[in-house]
Amino acid sequence: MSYILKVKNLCAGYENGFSLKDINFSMKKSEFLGLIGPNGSGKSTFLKTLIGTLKKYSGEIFIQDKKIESYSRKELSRLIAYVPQKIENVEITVIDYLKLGRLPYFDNFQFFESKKDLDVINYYISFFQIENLIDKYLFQLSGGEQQIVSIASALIQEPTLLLLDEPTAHLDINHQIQIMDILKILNQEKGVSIVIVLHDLNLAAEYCDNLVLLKNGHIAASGSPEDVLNYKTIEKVYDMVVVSMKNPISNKPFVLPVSKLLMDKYKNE
Ligand SMILES: Nc1ncnc2c1ncn2[C@@H]1O[C@H](COP(=O)(O)OP(=O)(O)OP(=O)(O)O)[C@@H](O)[C@H]1O
Repeated sequence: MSYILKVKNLCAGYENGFSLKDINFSMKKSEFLGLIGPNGSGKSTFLKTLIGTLKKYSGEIFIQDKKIESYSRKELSRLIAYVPQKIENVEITVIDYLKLGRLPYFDNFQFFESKKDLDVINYYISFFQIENLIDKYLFQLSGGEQQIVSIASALIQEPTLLLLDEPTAHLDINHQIQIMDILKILNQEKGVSIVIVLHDLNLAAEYCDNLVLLKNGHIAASGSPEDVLNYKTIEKVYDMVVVSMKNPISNKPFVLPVSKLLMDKYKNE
């Protein structure tokens, strides 16, 4: 079996605070994996540990069967691209931000993009139809436009493993589906492996091959969307009442939250 990512007994977190505890799972090459769980359950912490922003306390992370520590920074940045929840440096133009995606491919003493670099950048500018945005500063974009630019920049990096932290959070439903479809196409046609943090359980069910459900830094459940998104598991982890059904078009599970007020009304009747 060929794995892109394997995590063994991983513990990581913040001094005197939250910690991921004994995380174990593996992900096959070209898998589309969803990371779900309540607020504060450790999803972003896990991604930050993978990209090295956070040092792990213990355990092991393997990327393509090699320990993560055995890769150089440059090798890792060619392998893994990360789309954060928010872009931090917004005082940069879109085109300059996109060009940063090619830095992992620069040779020593290379100062300008090669023809290949420019071709890749232009390919994704036209792919995402963002020609009208490239001369704007990031702070001049809407939240949704920033998210699209951030995803384009990650793809310009041509990663083998793409990590995304809630990439659809600021998007309307049409753009949500557009972005998820693009990720699915990249996954299926180019074999890019994807780990995506999603709060929308129904998007996760539609697009992900497998899900890892976190609660308080532990894995509460993992497996196919059908295995994970049953009402018993979701009610226990999210501490609420839900209805779980099947989408009549895709046959995937979908989860409907039930209002606590409504439940109280039924109880009192
Ligand atoms: N820099 C930090 N220093 C200390 N604690 C932090 C830091 N960042 C996050 N935490 C804490 O770690 C826990 C997990 O946070 P994390 O951001 O990983 O959760 P999450 O599952 O991504 O949440 P959300 O769905 O709300 O984005 C939270 O309790 C949070 O307060």
